[in-house]
Amino acid sequence: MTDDTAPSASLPPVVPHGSGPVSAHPALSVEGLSKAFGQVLAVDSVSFEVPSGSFFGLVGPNGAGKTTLLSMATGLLRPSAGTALVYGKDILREPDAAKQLLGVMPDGLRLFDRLTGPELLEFTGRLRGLDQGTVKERAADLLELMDLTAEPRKLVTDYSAGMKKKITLAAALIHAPRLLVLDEPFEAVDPVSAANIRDVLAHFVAGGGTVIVSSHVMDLVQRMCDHVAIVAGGRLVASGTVDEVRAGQDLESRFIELVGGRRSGEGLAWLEH
Ligand SMILES: Nc1ncnc2c1ncn2[C@@H]1O[C@H](COP(=O)(O)OP(=O)(O)OP(=O)(O)O)[C@@H](O)[C@H]1O
Repeated sequence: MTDDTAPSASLPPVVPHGSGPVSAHPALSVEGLSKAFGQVLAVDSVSFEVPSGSFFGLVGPNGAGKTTLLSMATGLLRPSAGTALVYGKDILREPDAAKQLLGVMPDGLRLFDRLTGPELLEFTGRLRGLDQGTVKERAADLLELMDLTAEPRKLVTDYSAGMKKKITLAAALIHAPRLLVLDEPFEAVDPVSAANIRDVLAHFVAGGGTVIVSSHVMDLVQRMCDHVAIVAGGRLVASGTVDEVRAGQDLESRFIELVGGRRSGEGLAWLEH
């Protein structure tokens, strides 16, 4: 991890639930995970482990199966085959225990968006079983951190795309989960908010939590993450520490080498003037 992702001293205490001795289990263990949509095999027998305490990047081209994989790993989508364990708890067989340890920011936001930001956080916190005082305190910290305090009466449905991203991340953090799974957390987020989010994630990992992010931004993954998995065409192409996977190259070059798909040539003749 580099200096620009180091935890900032002024962050609120969003530390993981149950942090303490490192768990004997990986934060996430997926085994033979597959998903077919009709004839399309979106995820094809993928197995990997996310070590407890790691900052893990999941990368792959458009349509590679990242969202499908993360949806199955977090219990949002039933796999065609395979298992996903969160700190040893099977997401399908022990969903309550697994989901208590899990905070998720899914792709394709499904929010209770007729609530204001503070109401949404309060609602989420109460659903997670937190008492009123704790919810209010954490909601205030999170709204401040995400720079969402200016319009407290605005409904989430009227938020911009980046604001929706940030309130969803705040909702995923409010119960101080131990594993945070974020699908494209920086998409549509302004640079200052992105830097704040990077800080809070680094702080979360430093406090004993584990973060999984999917992203298309290789430079960000290389700077921010210590482990990475590459998927393409529904299959796992590589996984390990960032240094192992990039094998002496920058991650973007290695990604293109492993995944392919670069078009040679001079472009579209009809676009020339
Ligand atoms: N509900 C669905 N029904 C049918 N096909 C689906 C469904 N969801 C995903 N797919 C297909 O599964 C494949 C993987 O999609 P997925 O959204 O998981 O990819 P991704 O890696 O997250 O892509 P992107 O980077 O573009 O977000 C694609 O071929 C997609 O069209």
